Amino acid sequence: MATQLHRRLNAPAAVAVHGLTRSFGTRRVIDNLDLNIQPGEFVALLGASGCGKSTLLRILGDLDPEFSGEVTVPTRRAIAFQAPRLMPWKRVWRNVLLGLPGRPDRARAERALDEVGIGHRADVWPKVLSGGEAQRASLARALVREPDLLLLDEPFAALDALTRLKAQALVAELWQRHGCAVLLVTHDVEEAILLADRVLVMKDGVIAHQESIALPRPRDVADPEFTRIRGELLDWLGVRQGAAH
Ligand SMILES: Nc1ncnc2c1ncn2[C@@H]1O[C@H](COP(=O)(O)OP(=O)(O)OP(=O)(O)O)[C@@H](O)[C@H]1O
Repeated sequence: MATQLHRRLNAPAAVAVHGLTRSFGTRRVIDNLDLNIQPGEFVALLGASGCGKSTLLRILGDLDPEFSGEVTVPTRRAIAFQAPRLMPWKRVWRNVLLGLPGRPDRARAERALDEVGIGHRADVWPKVLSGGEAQRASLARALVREPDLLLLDEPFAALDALTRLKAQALVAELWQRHGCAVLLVTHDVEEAILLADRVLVMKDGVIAHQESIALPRPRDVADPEFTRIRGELLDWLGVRQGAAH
């Protein structure tokens, strides 16, 4: 079993990972991985299914202590998953405050809900929310913590195409307003290029490739440079049809 060698939490608003290894049984899912994320940087993480993306995110989010290596993350961090994970027995505004210490501050929850466009849903039960609204509530729950690092594990994967585009635009806007660093796990190469400053490709337990995206925002999928980067990333993912390596 892997052991935790170092963990420093009171870091500046940046991520520094060095020599990270995580095994399940005899399989090393993460194998001596290094990663740095600057304060305020938006990083997207791509990789084949099962390559260890969520495992990495869970370690950064403090949900998995069974690793070896050095992991430095900002103290203020928040995580949102593909499933919104709202508690059905708590009204939406109380879900937003879930886990925060002190007396429930309804005004604080409402501000976060307003920010993601569902302030009018503060008093309802989670079950009446649409999929897009539930995902927004989940984002509000992350934002209310005013994180320096926002970890997003395929937050748009379950949404229909139109709702997904709106949610992507919302995340871009929130990121620009809050200035937190973001690590977004996604399967969608276009989504990664649209949103991120830097796109990482995870393979064989490490960051095998990275692309810095210098295109101005908002980005245009028809831009030739966008197309070039997409081709490059698809090559690394081994999924471009007819492409020679
Ligand atoms: N708690 C666990 N116990 C045993 N094996 C695990 C555990 N968590 C993850 N794994 C294994 O580790 C590997 C990486 O899983 P992980 O969920 O990190 O992949 P992923 O890249 O996020 O995949 P996907 O893109 O399909 O979500 C998988 O083979 C998975 O089965």
